[in-house]
Amino acid sequence: MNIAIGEPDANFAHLEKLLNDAVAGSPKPDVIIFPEMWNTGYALDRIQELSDPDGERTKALLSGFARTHGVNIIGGSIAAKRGDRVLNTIFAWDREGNEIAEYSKIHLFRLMDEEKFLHSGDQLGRFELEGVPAGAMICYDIRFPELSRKLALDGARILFVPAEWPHPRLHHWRTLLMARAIENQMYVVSCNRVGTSGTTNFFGHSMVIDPWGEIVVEGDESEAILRATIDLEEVVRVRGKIPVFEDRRPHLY
Ligand SMILES: NC(=O)CCC(=O)C(=O)O
Repeated sequence: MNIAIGEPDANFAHLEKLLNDAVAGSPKPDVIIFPEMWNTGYALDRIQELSDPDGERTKALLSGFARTHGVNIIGGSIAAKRGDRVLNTIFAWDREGNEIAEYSKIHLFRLMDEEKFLHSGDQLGRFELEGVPAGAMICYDIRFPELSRKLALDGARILFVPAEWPHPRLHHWRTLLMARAIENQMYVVSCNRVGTSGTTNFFGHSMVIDPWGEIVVEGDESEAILRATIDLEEVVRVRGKIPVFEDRRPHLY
């Protein structure tokens, strides 16, 4: 998804169109994910006025969409206002439109000044999606392997990662996502924005990676709806083949 910086109305309209295109395609998706901070982009100097109070506008659109179309939604992340604080928050809904997760980005990214304008979350992104233990992290969070390992130890078999990750760090993005999938032997489902904000170019390359580290699908730098089918039994097979979780020796490190 491309994102119009500082224009929530345009982004809501654009997202709704993409969602309608996604459910019109075949096969009908079980889960939809989109990028980080899709409502505002990194309009941080105006984030107090632009952010969504308690995520209410986002919830009204996405809970209703999930229910109407019988689809689970990992709602990218949004700038969400809590009192006088703004957090970078993922909400998720099940097929009945029930909210099933809320996670606010723990690691704020100084290179994009997040820490000057946003508050960090203090809870992990653990949830269940139709009985499947899952985890959520946001963008810069993938540089902290302890976080995904903790989610994996807590049972996550699939990790969702919305992002706004720009050039020139494509190599980091691809390598870190693959490492998180391989080391934790779980699926990684990532969605990174495309397009330009000022002088910053976002490269997309959203990816679904399987627990063996193979890329199931990868986008390019253009806006697109990517589809992938995953087999969660693959997590069990890979963990059986190389029993990393049994071989850990955490008392030594
Ligand atoms: N929005 C982000 O957290 C960007 C993280 C990023 O670009 C990185 O290199 O890390």
